[in-house]
Amino acid sequence: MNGEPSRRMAEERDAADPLAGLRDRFVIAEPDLIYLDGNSLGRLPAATPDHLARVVRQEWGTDLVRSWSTWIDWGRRLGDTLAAHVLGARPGEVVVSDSTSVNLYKLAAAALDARPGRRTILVDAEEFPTDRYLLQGLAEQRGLTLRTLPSDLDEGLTVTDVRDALDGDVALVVLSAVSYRSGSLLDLGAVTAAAREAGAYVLWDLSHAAGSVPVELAANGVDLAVGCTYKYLNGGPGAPAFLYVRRELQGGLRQPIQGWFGQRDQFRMGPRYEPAPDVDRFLVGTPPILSLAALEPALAVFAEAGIDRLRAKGMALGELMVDLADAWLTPLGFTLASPRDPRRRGSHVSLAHPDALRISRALISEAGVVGDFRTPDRLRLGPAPLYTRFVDVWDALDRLRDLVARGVHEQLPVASPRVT
Ligand SMILES: Cc1ncc(COP(=O)(O)O)c(C=O)c1O
Ligand SMILES: Nc1c(O)cccc1C(=O)C[C@H](N)C(=O)O
Repeated sequence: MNGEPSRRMAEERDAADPLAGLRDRFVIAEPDLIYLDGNSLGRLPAATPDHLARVVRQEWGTDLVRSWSTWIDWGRRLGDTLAAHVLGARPGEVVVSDSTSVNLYKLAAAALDARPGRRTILVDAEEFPTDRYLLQGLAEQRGLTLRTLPSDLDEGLTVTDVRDALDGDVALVVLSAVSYRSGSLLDLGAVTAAAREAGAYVLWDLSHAAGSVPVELAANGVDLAVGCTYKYLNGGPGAPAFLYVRRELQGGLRQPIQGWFGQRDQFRMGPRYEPAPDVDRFLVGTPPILSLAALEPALAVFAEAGIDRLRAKGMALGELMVDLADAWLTPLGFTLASPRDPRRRGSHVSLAHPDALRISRALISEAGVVGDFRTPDRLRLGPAPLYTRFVDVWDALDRLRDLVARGVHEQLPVASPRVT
């Protein structure tokens, strides 16, 4: 853009923003705090406390065990909501259960079993740790090879990188649609098609994509996916994750954890495990009902917001951030550590700086701006489009430049990374 964006311009963008009213649906407990970590833990929806209180008092407190008649398939109902308004999947293809880590294990193991002659798993070398660790374990248990795809820390993988790594021995490829560190975005349709042509499954981790970019699982022919609900989906800390299995594959995949919630005719309590015919076979045991309850008001807002509008706003917020970083932060030693093209980025932006760890801490404690640090030297800023204003981005970068220009972070001790 020509010239640096003024605060006035940011105010005008907010005034014209069709999603601006949705900010009121969230608890903004500290109005002066600028929260740019919705990609790690989303804000609390204003409707959640009362909804939870009702479920606790009425459904648990009064109705007691009778409530299981509605609780029992809550994960399916929430899955259908996600499918319709967030993931672009068909009814009966998504279910909410367990954690992302556990769901990844279940679907990876199921996919490997379905490709018995093949001995290689591919994963992005820069993939989120839990994915890499789980695949290391699966490869060791089964005597398979885990091959890591070297990827650029800032730009992420390209479709060509993945295509070039595929061969007749690859059973499974595990990739994030949006990378947790750089925010780089992969083309789900193109990668899935390339892998299918090579006879491999792709299992997508949608943790940083769900609720921020349209993933259109049906239109993109995606086979398998998992993802968190506590980030852009605002389900709360430790909220249960989702898993997606394309309808046509469900009957042919067996997951490794044979619990009674995955059993056909669960309450007949038969002698042997027989998997449910549909997506229920990927469930395991009793769901955390209070955590599922928190997801209901959190997901309701997505039907109203529309994922395409969220994507458009997420791109615009990111572009404003990059423009301001170019103008103000480059002279202070920062470099952009995300793809520059907004179409190749999710909703967060990473900036590299040799002192990023101390800067991220000082930014929180001294400037009231919450982002986070990621190794090796990244300041990660995630303006979640549901509740972040353009002026928040402007003010956050203004506070950041002021803090670094004054060397405030240099007063902090040098320490090792820990949770934000
Ligand atoms: C890409 C990705 N996968 C998985 C997880 C976490 O999985 P879990 O909720 O099982 O800890 C995260 C964030 O914590 C993540 O960013
Ligand atoms: N899940 C988290 C947790 O249990 C503690 C601290 C942070 C998280 C996160 O979600 C981190 C996040 N997935 C990331 O992209 O780094």
